Amino acid sequence: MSVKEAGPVKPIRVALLGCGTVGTEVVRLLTDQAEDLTQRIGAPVELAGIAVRRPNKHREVPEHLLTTDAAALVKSDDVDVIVEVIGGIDPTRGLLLEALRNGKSVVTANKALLAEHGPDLFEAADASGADLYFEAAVAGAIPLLRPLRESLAGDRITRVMGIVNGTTNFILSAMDATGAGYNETLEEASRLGYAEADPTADVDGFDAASKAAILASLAFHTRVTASDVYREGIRAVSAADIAAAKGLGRTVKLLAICERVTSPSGQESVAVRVHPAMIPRTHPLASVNGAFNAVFVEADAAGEMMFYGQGAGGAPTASAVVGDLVAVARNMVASGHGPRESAYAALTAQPMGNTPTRYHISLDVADKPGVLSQVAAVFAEHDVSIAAVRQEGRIEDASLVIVTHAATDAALRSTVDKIGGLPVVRDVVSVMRVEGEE
Ligand SMILES: NC(=O)C1=CN([C@@H]2O[C@H](COP(=O)(O)OP(=O)(O)OC[C@H]3O[C@@H](n4cnc5c(N)ncnc54)[C@H](O)[C@@H]3O)[C@@H](O)[C@H]2O)C=CC1
Ligand SMILES: N[C@@H](CC=O)C(=O)O
Ligand code: NA
Repeated sequence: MSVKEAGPVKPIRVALLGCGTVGTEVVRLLTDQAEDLTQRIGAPVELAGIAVRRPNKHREVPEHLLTTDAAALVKSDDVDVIVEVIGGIDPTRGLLLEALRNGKSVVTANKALLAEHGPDLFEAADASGADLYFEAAVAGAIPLLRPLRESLAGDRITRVMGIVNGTTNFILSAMDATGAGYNETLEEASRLGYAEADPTADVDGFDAASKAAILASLAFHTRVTASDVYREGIRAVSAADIAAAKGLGRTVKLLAICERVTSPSGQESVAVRVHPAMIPRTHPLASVNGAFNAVFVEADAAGEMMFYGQGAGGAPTASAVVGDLVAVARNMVASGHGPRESAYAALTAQPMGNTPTRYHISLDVADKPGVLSQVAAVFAEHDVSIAAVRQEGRIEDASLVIVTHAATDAALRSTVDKIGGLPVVRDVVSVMRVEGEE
């Protein structure tokens, strides 16, 4: 029996906060799919209002719903659910806390807010019994947070590693394909509309770090915030780094890596980091190009899984937002609740210096006897073991390419610093971490 045949059902009233790239597409999906959504939920979903900053801007949305007063929508008795697609910390933090404290469920795509203030939002939701859903906040359309939060809740996740920023992946893919430098490729990304007017959050790794914090929190049942995440962006990645990677059958990707680590004494902690890394061209993440995202998850019982798809863009992100809205609405119809925060494990965050990593180091050195042994001595002094060395002589100098075994990141950095100061080393051409191989 259809919902219509069953008689009138109380509609779910939704306030949309923000109507930019994602918000406009949320309105379109809610309008185009209204009939289907009603059937899937068991009640109609109605827009009660749309909060915008500039009401006079042209948008393909019902004008009579527009308001500049987001706070009034959040307070309104006529609103059941808040969908937030404004972004940033202010005023969203205050608006969402107020909504949750008053028992209104929230759907948000706001990774920056969740990574900074997730615990406050979860506490407010738990106290009032409201739902908090945020699938769009990491890897856009790709169903990733729900699998971590629900499907894999019976397993023990050990590692999450992936490409979670479309803008930087577009830039690195283009540098790899054309051999062009970072600055000219960023200009191309801006011209094509991938990079934002201020690309800082993307290219300096803040966006990926927020996503890594959210992924680690869910995977390891622990509160991980943006400040726990080690972060390096891609500004320093040079054409020489890309060429060095190619020469070794590798490519460079900005990776978000969340790991469960166990100390020799058996103490568990989490290590969460975002940085560029060389991965083998045969690795599945190496073929993720352009603005696409992909995330590898490893769990004890399930083994390895990869999630792949569109991590950005209005329509793909709106798909995840509306999917969450359906979940919230279904919970309301069934008088149930979505999953609460799960942070019982309370693992500590391991500093980057203690995290085991591997480095690729490419040096221009004087082509004379004894150079290799001087360089090797510095590695030995820092207890860093060398996995592979390649030396190519030239007329006046030579290039030396070294790939290490795993050592603590602090030991590797000290090694590189000391090697850079050796008189026989003319230039440290490229230093990059290596991932995705044993
Ligand atoms: N665009 C994308 O590909 C993705 C975006 N997200 C997240 O979705 C959220 C929205 O992103 P976009 O739509 O791309 O941003 P946008 O900048 O296109 O849209 C945000 C809108 O909110 C409006 N706004 C700002 N302050 C406001 C206020 N006080 N009241 C009402 N409206 C206000 C702005 O005028 C703008 O139109 C952000 O949290 C973003 O991180 C998540 C995944 C992908
Ligand atoms: N700027 C982000 C948008 C999605 O989160 C990206 O480039 O991935
Ligand atoms: Na997602």
